[in-house]
Amino acid sequence: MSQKNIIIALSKGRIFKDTLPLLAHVGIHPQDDPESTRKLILDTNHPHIKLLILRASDVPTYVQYGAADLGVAGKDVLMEQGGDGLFELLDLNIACCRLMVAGRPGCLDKPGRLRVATKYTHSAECYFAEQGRQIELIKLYGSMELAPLVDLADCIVDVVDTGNTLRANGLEPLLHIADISSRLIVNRAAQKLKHAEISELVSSLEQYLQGGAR
Ligand SMILES: Nc1ncnc2c1ncn2[C@@H]1O[C@H](COP(=O)(O)OP(=O)(O)OP(=O)(O)O)[C@@H](O)[C@H]1O
Ligand SMILES: O=P(O)(O)OC[C@H]1O[C@H](OP(=O)(O)OP(=O)(O)O)[C@H](O)[C@@H]1O
Repeated sequence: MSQKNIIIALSKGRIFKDTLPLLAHVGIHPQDDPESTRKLILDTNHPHIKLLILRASDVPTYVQYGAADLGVAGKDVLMEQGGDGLFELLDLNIACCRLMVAGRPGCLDKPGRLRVATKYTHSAECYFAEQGRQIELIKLYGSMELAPLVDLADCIVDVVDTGNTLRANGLEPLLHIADISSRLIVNRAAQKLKHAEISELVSSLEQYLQGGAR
């Protein structure tokens, strides 16, 4: 790998955990674990490659503004934020889940405006507009499953994986909006100026993903 600096933005938790084997395959090993350090810039075994540890929803912003060259972001986050000036280089097939409408059985049958609680307000608005259904949006930042239980909303839009969180709260997945996985994203400037380094990284990751080595 050549020596131009490469900065990769990603979030701690499931995305970091699932990205580690991919990075290891291309010979990148972080020097710290974000779960045990307060550092937000992690060194790797390559002096010219650093990792930025961010909130998942901030990853596209850092890449968009060029503060990071590459990023790993959920498709849910990219759909929500529009991703202007960003390119999806690879579907990493990690942190897989579905963006869904969920609620108590029958909650969608009520006439008139549906009250929809979600952090995915843009995606929810687009989805219900396509369905021709009028909604009132209630913006939340987490624990969406609580909203129907205390009559704050009729239903929610959130990501669902096992369905355990919905089940534990007496809710059901009702409508499928999109399949979600994490994507490797790049900005236009990095794509141009660091083309050789990024292409090398992408083809190595591609080989790994196609080989189904995980
Ligand atoms: N239960 C899940 N199973 C699998 N993938 C998930 C699950 N929940 C979220 N994801 C995916 O992983 C990404 C990161 O999720 P994570 O929980 O780390 O951040 P977050 O809490 O959603 O974001 P933020 O901290 O910015 O609010 C999401 O954007 C989504 O693509
Ligand atoms: O279908 P399941 O497997 O139960 O997963 C779905 C849950 O996962 C996500 O929350 P997460 O665990 O990321 O918590 P957070 O939103 O508070 O970060 C999402 O917001 C759901 O609550």
